[in-house]
Amino acid sequence: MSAPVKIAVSNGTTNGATNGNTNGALNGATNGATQEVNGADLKKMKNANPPKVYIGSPHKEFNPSSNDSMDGNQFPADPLQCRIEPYSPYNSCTYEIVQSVAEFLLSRVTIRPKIGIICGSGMDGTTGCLADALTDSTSFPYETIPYFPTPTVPGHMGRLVFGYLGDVPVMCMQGRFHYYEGYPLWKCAMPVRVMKLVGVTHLLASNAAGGLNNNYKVGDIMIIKDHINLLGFAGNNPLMGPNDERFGPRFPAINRAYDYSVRRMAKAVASEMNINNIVHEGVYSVVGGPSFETIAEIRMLAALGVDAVGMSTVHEVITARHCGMTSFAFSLITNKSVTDYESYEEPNHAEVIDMGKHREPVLKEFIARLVKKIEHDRQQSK
Ligand SMILES: O=P(O)(O)O[C@@H]1C[C@H](O)[C@@H](CO)O1
Ligand code: HPA
Repeated sequence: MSAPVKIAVSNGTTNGATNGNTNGALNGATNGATQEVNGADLKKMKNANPPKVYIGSPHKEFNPSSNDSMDGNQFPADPLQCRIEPYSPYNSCTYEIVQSVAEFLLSRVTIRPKIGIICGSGMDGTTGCLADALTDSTSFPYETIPYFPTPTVPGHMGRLVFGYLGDVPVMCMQGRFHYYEGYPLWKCAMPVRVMKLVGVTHLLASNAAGGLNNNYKVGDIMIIKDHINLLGFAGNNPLMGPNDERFGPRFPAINRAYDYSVRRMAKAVASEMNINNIVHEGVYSVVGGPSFETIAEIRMLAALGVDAVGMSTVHEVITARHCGMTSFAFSLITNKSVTDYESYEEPNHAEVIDMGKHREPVLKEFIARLVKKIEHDRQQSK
């Protein structure tokens, strides 16, 4: 690994790009900062060239070299120069940095979403994915966003899309960050804090998962009602390190992580769509990955009451709850967890992606209807 290089980043002063939609969080000047960037990583990120696909209509892709910012907040011309030191186990992404990223985005889109969506493996791919359904959309490839991590997993597109799902404004992460990619959990979850400071109040996350519950079939949907944070048991949590109270308290409660009323709405959506037979509610457990689980591990998880196992979401939901966002998540059961020593079956990423693509139309409708209900509920409770 090459030695980290220090890059001085002067963010200058912001100039009113934000509005009252941001819980009053985005109203100050941002500080200059010196960040450490790993040279080898930078090179890799520069070489990453995400495939261009058509999304929504009309659609605009942010181009950092063009002059299309509305306020011109002061970042170096090359967004890759704004990266956070990659491997610190403790959060080195300050409130001010998150604030400056939110301002960067808000000054380049007119849309003010209250709902943020994270697409899981296979659900954020190249065609027919949820982001495709967004209209009046603007996308930001992750490597064009200052301080953003960049994804390394096949099946994860790697861009942030703002647009309308039906007539509801949303922002959508097409591709997420996993611990096994080498990112600390706080960094995997950093985009959730960006959503918060953009003004998002509701997080809706999806993931691909292995099914342990014998009643689940491949292709089923599991509304997550609770999680077992195995990484947390091992002393790893996205909130480790110094706590900034502007995000939330040192010791946040997490027992109501998966909002009861949104779960009820999701079940109502399943009834409307006549898919109750494939929709369940259960407990998700996160493992570190990238290796899938052994049979003994799966048996242990089943004994603990786990219905589905995956490698994401929990760090995002903890981060969202910490900063007061309402959160909801569901798993697409992409494979059955193997529990039998005689079995020749092996889970693999290709089947995970294929099942995500296969279920895309149903999931798209499920999410669109749920988003509409959340927005309606939000308007009613104003
Ligand atoms: O991002 P998610 O949790 O949907 O992705 C799952 C976990 C691994 O990234 C991958 C394994 O196939 O799918
Ligand atoms: N285990 C862990 N993560 C997963 C699985 C699995 O079986 N399937 C999809 N993501």
